[in-house]
Amino acid sequence: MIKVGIVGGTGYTGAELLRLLAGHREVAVTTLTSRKEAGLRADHLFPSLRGHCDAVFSAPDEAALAACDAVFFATPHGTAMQMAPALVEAGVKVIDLSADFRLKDAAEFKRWYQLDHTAPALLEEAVYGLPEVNRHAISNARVIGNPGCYPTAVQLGFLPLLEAGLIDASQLIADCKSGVSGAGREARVTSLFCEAGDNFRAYSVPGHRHLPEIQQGLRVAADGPVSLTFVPHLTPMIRGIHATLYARLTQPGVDLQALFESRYRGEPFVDVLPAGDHPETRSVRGGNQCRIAVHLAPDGQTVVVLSVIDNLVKGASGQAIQCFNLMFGLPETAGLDAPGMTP
Ligand SMILES: NC(=O)C1=CN([C@@H]2O[C@H](COP(=O)(O)OP(=O)(O)OC[C@H]3O[C@@H](n4cnc5c(N)ncnc54)[C@H](OP(=O)(O)O)[C@@H]3O)[C@@H](O)[C@H]2O)C=CC1
Ligand SMILES: CC(=O)N[C@@H](CCC(=O)OP(=O)(O)O)C(=O)O
Repeated sequence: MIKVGIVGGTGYTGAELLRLLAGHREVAVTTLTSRKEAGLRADHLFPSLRGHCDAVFSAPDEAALAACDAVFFATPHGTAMQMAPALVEAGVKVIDLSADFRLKDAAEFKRWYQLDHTAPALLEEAVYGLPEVNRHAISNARVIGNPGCYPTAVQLGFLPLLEAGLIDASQLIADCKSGVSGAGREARVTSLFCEAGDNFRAYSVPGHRHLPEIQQGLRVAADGPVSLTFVPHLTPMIRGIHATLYARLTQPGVDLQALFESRYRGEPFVDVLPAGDHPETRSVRGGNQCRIAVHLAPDGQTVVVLSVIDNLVKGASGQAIQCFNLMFGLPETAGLDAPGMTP
């Protein structure tokens, strides 16, 4: 069995790691941390785990984590970069669900996260954990910067068009909606039922911290500069991201459906829907799929891509396990076989 540690086991992505890893035959969760709930059984806090998980929360302890084969950080940004260097030194593979190892430029990290990066060497070494782009590098990595939720949905939607050089990369638009679990389990006013329920609003229009991360990935796909307008919205659902992406075609007569089907043929977790279809967030709820549809607007020039994921699965914990599987030479789908839920 592969010994796994999870730092931040009481949060939504930590709980989702526990749920998914309970169905992973090669894994034993040997260390599960919480500063606030040390001593409590995980299935007491999350009764859905009863009968599937014996883990007990303990305070973060470097020695216990260093005895693991892999450690997932399901913590706010700023934690993994402090603890990861010693773990990597001890031979532990690190998969960070926070933003600490996503942005390659430490100055850009400081600008968007207001923190000096404390592990710049590891940041340079870290691999961005989007398997549909970096599969080979992920397999050989010691540290993974697991992508953010919006960046996963947006990049997977734009990639085929940018890689093929078919759209104007200077005029990209991503109009995105997220469920409230995207904000985490920590109490905050905007996540309250009476604030988020029966309500719909945009936020962070002047600049969301996922903008530089998305642009970093899209620049690689386009092999040149890109300019993106990214507007996130909060919707009154618990899980799910719906990204509606707009771009101008630079040449006529492109078979968009064939392009997307060909780009994602063989990808276990990207499902290109039949022409004319519209993906629903509900169809990926609890599953690791990104479900995509591509349309041409009536003007014949504007491509509209619809991309949906579960923010806690393909947008976080599922993708992290997909990377883990690659890093340990396991089937990429291990522990991730379940389809989304209906309804
Ligand atoms: N929610 C989502 O949809 C997504 C989240 N992410 C990212 O994943 C990370 C986790 O998110 P999420 O699960 O939503 O967050 P939560 O707020 O739900 O959980 C955070 C967890 O981290 C622990 N924690 C907080 N501070 C520290 C610390 N200094 N040292 C050790 N543990 C700490 C908390 O437990 P305790 O305080 O008891 O120690 C808790 O278990 C974040 O970086 C988030 O941005 C990425 C993609 C999607
Ligand atoms: C609905 C909501 O609040 N979503 C969060 C996204 C959280 C996330 O994915 O955080 P990181 O990728 O930065 O780790 C937000 O907009 O901040």
